[in-house]
Amino acid sequence: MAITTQQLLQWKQQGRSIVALTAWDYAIAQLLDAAGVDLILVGDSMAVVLGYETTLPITLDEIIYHAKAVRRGVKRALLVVDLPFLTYQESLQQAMHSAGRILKETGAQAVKLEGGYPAIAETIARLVQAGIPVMGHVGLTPQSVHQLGLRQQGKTQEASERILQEAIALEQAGVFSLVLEHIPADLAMQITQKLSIPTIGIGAGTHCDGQVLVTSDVIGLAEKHPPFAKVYTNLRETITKAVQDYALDVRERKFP
Ligand SMILES: Nc1nc(=O)c2c([nH]1)NC[C@@H]1CN(c3ccc(C(=O)N[C@@H](CCC(=O)O)C(=O)O)cc3)CN21
Ligand SMILES: CC(C)C(=O)C(=O)O
Ligand SMILES: [Mg+2]
Repeated sequence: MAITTQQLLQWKQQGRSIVALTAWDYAIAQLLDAAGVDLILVGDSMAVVLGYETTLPITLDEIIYHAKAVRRGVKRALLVVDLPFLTYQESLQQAMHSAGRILKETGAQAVKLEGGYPAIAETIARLVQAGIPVMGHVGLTPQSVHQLGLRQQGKTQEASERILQEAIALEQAGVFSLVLEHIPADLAMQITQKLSIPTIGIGAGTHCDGQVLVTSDVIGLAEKHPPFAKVYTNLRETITKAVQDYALDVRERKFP
């Protein structure tokens, strides 16, 4: 049975933690889905496996191309796609066009966009009214890297209050879930208790309704990873060893 946004809400109420990871192609998506991941995000963090320094260069066409490949690998998980930088901030019309293309062309169930009150919350309210499920994303918003850097957000009383107010405004705008990135654990706990919708944390402590990480960090494919990521296996080492063994075999005429 395919997972719905209503299912995630029910899991929050039942206290069942939501498992989310990112995917950028068919092979990875199929593995995650078969392993029982609940929510798969086609994140603009795919910039990592495409050799970009930040998420800013990812385009709408690029994320749609990758989301179509991911879609073919996903049977059970809820599929969410990031709206890339400057494909929704310009105007409501632009946001509607971009989100509409993602749902129509990829078969994803929802979009995610970064930011809070007031401009983004208004855009989100209109997308939701048009029938597009939206996931929010506050705290560290990597599309604003040139303003925020990559540091933890919400460290002062004032900043923490602002993020809480953004979270409340996004829930009122109709998001079905909210990503909390790189904020103090006690702020994430406060937001999680205050909201009826599920919070999905990344570098936001244990008290969120679920967790998300970037898959290339989890499997050790990225050259570097954020301090809050956990590297469960080192595929860089595994792949290097396999390729070196193959090269040796070919040069010594042991293979074929
Ligand atoms: N591979 C990968 N994993 C991610 O989780 C991720 C991306 N890429 N790209 C988009 C954003 C950027 N992220 C990051 C990346 C680095 C830090 C980091 O190193 N933070 C340091 C401070 C760095 C600084 O101030 O320059 C920290 O201690 O918080 C945090 C979040 C999270 N997202
Ligand atoms: C880290 C998650 C939330 C994300 O936005 C991404 O992978 O692009
Ligand atoms: Mg993203």
